[in-house]
Amino acid sequence: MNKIIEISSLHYSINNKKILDDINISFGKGEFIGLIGPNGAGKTTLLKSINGINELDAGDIKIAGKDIRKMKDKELAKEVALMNQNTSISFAFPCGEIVMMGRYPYSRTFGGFTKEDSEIVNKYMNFTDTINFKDRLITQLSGGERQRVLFAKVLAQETDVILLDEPTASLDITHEEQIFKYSKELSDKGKTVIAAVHDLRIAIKYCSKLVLLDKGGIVKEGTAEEVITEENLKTAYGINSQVYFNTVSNSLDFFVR
Ligand SMILES: Nc1ncnc2c1ncn2[C@@H]1O[C@H](COP(=O)(O)OP(=O)(O)OP(=O)(O)O)[C@@H](O)[C@H]1O
Repeated sequence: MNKIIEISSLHYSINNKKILDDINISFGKGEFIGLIGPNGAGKTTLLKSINGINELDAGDIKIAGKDIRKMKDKELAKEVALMNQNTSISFAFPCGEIVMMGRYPYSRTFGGFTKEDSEIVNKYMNFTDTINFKDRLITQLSGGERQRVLFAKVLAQETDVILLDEPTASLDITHEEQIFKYSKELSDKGKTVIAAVHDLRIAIKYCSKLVLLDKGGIVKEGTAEEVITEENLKTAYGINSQVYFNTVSNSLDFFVR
């Protein structure tokens, strides 16, 4: 595996409460990883840590062999983009400007943005079906429309690592499938996508690898078959389930008893 993210002995706490506890994991180029686990498991915290937002208690995170603490903000932002879970935006910017913010790591101090930046913004706004919102204020969009604009912003950052925190939480089924399908296409082209996902079926369908977190630790990482087991679902979610092969969807499936 050609590793792009290496996390070793990561510990992170807030007010002496352990939030991430001794995380050791690597992610390869071209993987589409689904981070799963119950509320409060540490999915968002892990994504923020990879994006350099959290100051770690111990351990380190390397992206393409470089310790993220030694990277300048713009340098890290050319490698990693994060789409936040929180879509409640209070600043009233036009959507085109929001997506252009994804080009910030490439801007020059006095030069601002180029024609190429504008073309990239249009490309991803067309793709996410948000081009018609370009001049509208983001505060005037629905939750799902906003989420698509924020996805366009992350894509416009054109990084090798893309972190998505519950990217489809407010999306209708068409746009949900579109975001996962496109994320898979990006990973097929060599990008590494890590998405925190609650919908286990969509994670099973699209992700090449799953990481099950619980109480700040990794319960299991591997293929859907390795991770989605009755025992693991009981450990992490406390549910009694039956895992089976669904011959209609042609994939692993489960139901809660
Ligand atoms: N600023 C904070 N102050 C105190 N505790 C926090 C803070 N941010 C997160 N936590 C705690 O850290 C733990 C992990 O939170 P995190 O948001 O990473 O979980 P998650 O797996 O993303 O959950 P969800 O599925 O509900 O989004 C939770 O117990 C949460 O309450």
